[in-house]
Amino acid sequence: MFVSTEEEHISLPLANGKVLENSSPIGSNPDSNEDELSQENPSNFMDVNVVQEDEKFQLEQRILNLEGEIGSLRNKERSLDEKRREALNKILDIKGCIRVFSRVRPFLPTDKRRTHQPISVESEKIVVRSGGSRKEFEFDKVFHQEAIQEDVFAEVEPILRSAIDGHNVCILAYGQTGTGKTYTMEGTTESPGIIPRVLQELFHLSSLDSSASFTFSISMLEVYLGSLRDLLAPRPSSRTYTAPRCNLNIQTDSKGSVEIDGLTEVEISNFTKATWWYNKGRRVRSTSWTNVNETSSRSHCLTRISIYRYGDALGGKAEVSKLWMVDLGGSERLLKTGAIGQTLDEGRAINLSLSALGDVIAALRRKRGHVPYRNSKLTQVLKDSLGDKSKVLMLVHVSPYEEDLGETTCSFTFAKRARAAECNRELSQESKKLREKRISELEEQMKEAEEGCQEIRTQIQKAEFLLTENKKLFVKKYEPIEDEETFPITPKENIAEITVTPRNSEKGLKTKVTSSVPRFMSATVASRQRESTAEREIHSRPKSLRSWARSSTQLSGSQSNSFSDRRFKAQLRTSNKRSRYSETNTIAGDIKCDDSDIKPSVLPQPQSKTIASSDPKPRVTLPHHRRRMSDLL
Ligand SMILES: Nc1ncnc2c1ncn2[C@@H]1O[C@H](COP(=O)(O)OP(=O)(O)OP(=O)(O)O)[C@@H](O)[C@H]1O
Repeated sequence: MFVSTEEEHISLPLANGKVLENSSPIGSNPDSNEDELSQENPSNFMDVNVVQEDEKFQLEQRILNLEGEIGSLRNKERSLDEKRREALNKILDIKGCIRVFSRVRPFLPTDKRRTHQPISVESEKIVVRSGGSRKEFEFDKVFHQEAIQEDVFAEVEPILRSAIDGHNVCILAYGQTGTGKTYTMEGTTESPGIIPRVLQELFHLSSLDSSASFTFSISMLEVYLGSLRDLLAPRPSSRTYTAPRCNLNIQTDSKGSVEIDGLTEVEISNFTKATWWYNKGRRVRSTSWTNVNETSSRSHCLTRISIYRYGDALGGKAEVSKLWMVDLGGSERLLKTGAIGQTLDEGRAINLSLSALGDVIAALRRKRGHVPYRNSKLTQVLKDSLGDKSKVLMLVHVSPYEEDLGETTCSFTFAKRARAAECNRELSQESKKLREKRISELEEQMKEAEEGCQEIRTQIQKAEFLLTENKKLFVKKYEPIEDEETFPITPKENIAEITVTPRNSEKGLKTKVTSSVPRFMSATVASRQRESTAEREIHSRPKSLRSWARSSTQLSGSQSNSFSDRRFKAQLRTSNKRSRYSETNTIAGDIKCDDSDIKPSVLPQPQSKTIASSDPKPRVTLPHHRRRMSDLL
């Protein structure tokens, strides 16, 4: 293991045969050697240059050792993370790729209806009593009326992790109008639902994963009267975002991946921006008044988070996964809602697509060769997130009232069909026990791997801190620069400015730098490879997504050029005052979004449009492992 800062010693051989021990921390008091040395009689030195060379060599060695140590710690972290992913995936496979939960809405204080409750919750079952008959419906999980939003999210979190790990995920809220679908998905300011929690957790979980870097983007669309409407599409002549009445085309590529032509995709770099865009889209959604709900959703509202995962193991390529969060339109019979005219048509369209969704799930259950995805836009859009290797979570919402019993039974019948989509669903008690045992074992493995990862991350942080300190010391002692006053660093001159260094000028500079810098500052073959694959990757991405990636790659290039640059050294000095690890927190920084802050630049593209937000103060949010100095050259 590496030695902590407090334990760092610099041993200097003296002419009188003694060895001068410097026991003070390298980073905290870099001048202490000089102080002690200056107290000795200079004539005692055999050769000052020899001593200095030796000291320099030792420092260089220490830096190289630390880099090696960090590299091997990262490998360990990667393999533990791989174990964690495998265990999680196995757990989700055992639990079932299509899981069905039920949530019973509480009685609302505003509701004047009778409160006789025909349904009761028993463990993972819901019992429906009506006119002397008793029916039982089993679910993977039941949320009773007192269940809070946190309880629901606790069940969503594992599949969110799975989405970050690279699987397509689909969370669907199903149920009659007014049973709480929107409440579960969106929630309120006091009790946020799944979507805001997912958005927050995305940034949190991805910041913990130092084996990869992530970018996220959001798209929102509505399936309205059988056509698709882009909820984030900007109107060219207006500052207000309203969905144009358009019908988007759905394309499926040779690998079965679904892409929606012209759908706006907005890169989201932090939680605040993500929420801002989500609220924009939400406001455009079609709602209307019905007998059952004052603001009844008249469409299916689909929120897609695209997760781009860049890992060293992926050779610079992005692994893309989709996370769909779907607030389905109300499933009620049309007479009950008192719908007429347009609202009646909307209700019919909702029911047709819900029925198509049921057919798709039923076909998946029977493992039929033909799955009727094409029968509705809803199932076409979700095609690659409902089938193989995807994780589906359906939350069936029901009302607690007796007069809604007919609708409740319909919803339960739909859920039963969906639940049976998993083979071996009806397991014997013995098999259930075995299943539970296996899940506990895997959960234990996952926990161990997570704890191991956490421990290694702490070690990496310490080693990186030590490495930075040693590098600063090296620069200070052996690459002295002019005073900071001569090259003042104003707050505007942040790292982002360095990233715009023109690539053309790099070659010459790079040659010069590599010939004069110490070994530890030279680019390794791997780091050069990483840089060039990242470059290739950027060119293969949609234009508007390039800006982020470009800045990360150029950071490598420009930092490498400028390591010997005086300004960069001064930058290093100023950065001394703050912890470099705090930079990761900026990912969820408090950036205020409004129309003027975010300037959508919709680029004409064959597939999806992407809006890259132009942050006036762009922040560099590179993961730590990308900032190793050897990588920067
Ligand atoms: N679990 C709950 N706890 C407290 N209030 C709830 C809960 N579920 C629903 N509500 C309240 O019930 C009302 C109707 O809920 P909501 O609008 O979410 O229904 P919905 O199923 O989305 O309806 P629609 O299909 O018409 O959009 C809202 O006022 C909501 O706040």
